[in-house]
Amino acid sequence: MPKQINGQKKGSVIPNDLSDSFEEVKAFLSDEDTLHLFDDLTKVNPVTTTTVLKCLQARYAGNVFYTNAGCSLVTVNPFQPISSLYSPELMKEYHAALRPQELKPHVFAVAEQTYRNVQSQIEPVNQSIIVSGESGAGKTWTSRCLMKFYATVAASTTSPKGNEMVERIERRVLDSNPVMEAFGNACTLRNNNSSRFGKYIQLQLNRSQHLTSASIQTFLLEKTRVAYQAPCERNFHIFYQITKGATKKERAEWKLHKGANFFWLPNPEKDLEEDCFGVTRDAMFHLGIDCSTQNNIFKVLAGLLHLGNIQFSSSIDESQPCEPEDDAKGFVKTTADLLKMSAEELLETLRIRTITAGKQQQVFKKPCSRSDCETRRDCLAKVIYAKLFDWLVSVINESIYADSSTWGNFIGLLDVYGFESFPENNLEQLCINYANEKLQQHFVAHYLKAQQQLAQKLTCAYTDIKKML
Ligand SMILES: Nc1ncnc2c1ncn2[C@@H]1O[C@H](COP(=O)(O)OP(=O)(O)OP(=O)(O)O)[C@@H](O)[C@H]1O
Repeated sequence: MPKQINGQKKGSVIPNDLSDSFEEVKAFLSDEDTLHLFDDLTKVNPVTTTTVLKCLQARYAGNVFYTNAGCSLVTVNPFQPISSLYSPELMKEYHAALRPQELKPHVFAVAEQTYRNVQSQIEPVNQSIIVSGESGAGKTWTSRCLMKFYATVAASTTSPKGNEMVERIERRVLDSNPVMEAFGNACTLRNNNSSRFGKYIQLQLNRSQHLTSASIQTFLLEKTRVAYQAPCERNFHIFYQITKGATKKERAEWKLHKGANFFWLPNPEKDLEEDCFGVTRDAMFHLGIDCSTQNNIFKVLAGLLHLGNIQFSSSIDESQPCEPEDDAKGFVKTTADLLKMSAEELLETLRIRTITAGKQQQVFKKPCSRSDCETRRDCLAKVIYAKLFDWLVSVINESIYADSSTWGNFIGLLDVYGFESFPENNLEQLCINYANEKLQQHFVAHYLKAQQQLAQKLTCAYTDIKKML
C-alpha cells in the first residue's frame, strides 16, 4: 500500500481541478489589501472556506462586521458596543434609501428590504427573517435590532390617535424582550446572556404597513436548567434577580434571607448586567402584569429555590416513604407555604407513586426510593417553571394581540436558539441541533442550489457573450 500523508497518497498526482483551485486560492489570497473590499461573498472567487473566512477576517480587522452572501447577511460578532452602528440616524438612512441593498451590508438593509418586499406586492406576501448561528454569535442582539427597526419605521405618522396605538404596541413588543430574557436566558460558558429557548415573533402590519399587533411563539425551553446547571453555568437570570434585587420586605415574604444557600442557584457571586430586577419588573408592569401578580410569580420562583434544597435520606424499610434529611425539613415547610400547598401534600407528591392497575382500576400507593424522590422533585420544579413560562408568553401575547381583521400581513423573525455540542447533550440540545441541521439542509437544498444554478447560468451567458465579441 502506498503511504498516505494527510490523506494524500504519496507520489500520487493531484487531480487537475484540485491543483487549479489551489492555485486560484493562492492567487486570490495574494492580494491581501483587497480582501476587505468583498462586501458580497458570492463575488469571492473561488468560493472556499479559506477564501471566505479570510475575507471576513480582513473585514473584521477593519471594523466591518456585516457582509452579504447573496440575499443572506453574514454577521461577525464585534463583542463590543458600537453605538454608531445602530444609531437612529443610520436606521433612517437605510429606511429612506432609494435602494437600501446598495448601501453597505447591514442588518438594517435586510430589515428594510424585507419591509419593502411586503409592501411591493400587489397581493401582500408575508416575509420571514431567520436569525441563525451558534451560541454567542449574536442572534438575540440581531433580533432586538430588527424589532427596534420595525418599531421605529412601521410607526404610524398620520393620526395622533394612531400614533398612540402604535407606541403602545411598539413599547409592549420591545418590553417583551427583557421579560422573556429574564425567564428564558441564562449565563453559560459561551454566553453570559444565552437564550435557552427558541422564539418566533410575528410583527403584524395593516394595509398602510403600520405595526398594529404582534404575536410570540416559543419552543424548546431548556427547563432542565431549573434543576441542573452544568459546572460554571447558572440558572435562569430571574432567580438571581429576585435574590439580589428584592427589597427587605420582599425578602422576608419570599424567605430569601441574605446569605442563604440554594443548590439550584450556583455562581451567584457573578455580577452580570442581566441581573437587574428593576428592568424586568418595569417591563412586566408595562405588559399589564400588576404588582400583586408579580409578587405571586416571584413567590413561586422562591418556592422552587427552596424545593431544590429538599434532600431525602434512604428509607431502611422499603415499605415506608423516605424522610427528608433533618436540615431539609424547614425547606419542606417553606416550599409548601410559598407554593400555597400543605407540607403533607408536597411530601406525598415527592415520595409516593400512585399506580392504577387491573380490570378494576385499583389504585396502589408505593413509596419511592430516595433517587426517585429526587427525580420527582426535579420534575415538579421543571413542570412548574415551564407552565409559568408558557403563562408569561400567553400574557405577553394578550397584551400585543389585535383581531386578525386589523392586520393584513406580517414580518416573521425566527430566532433559533444557538447550537452547542457537549460530550453529553440533553434532550433540548439534541432537538435544537437537529432543528438547526434541518434548517441548514433546507437552506442548502432550496436557496444555495438555486443561487448556484443562477450563477452557473450567468457564467455561461458571460462566456457566450465573450465568445461572440
Ligand atoms: N452586533 C453586536 N454589537 C455588539 N455586541 C454584540 C453584537 N452582537 C452580539 N454582541 C455581544 O455578544 C453577546 C452574545 O450575543 P447574543 O446573546 O445575541 O448571542 P446569541 O447568538 O443569541 O447566543 P445564544 O444562542 O447563546 O442565545 C451579547 O451579549 C453582546 O455582548
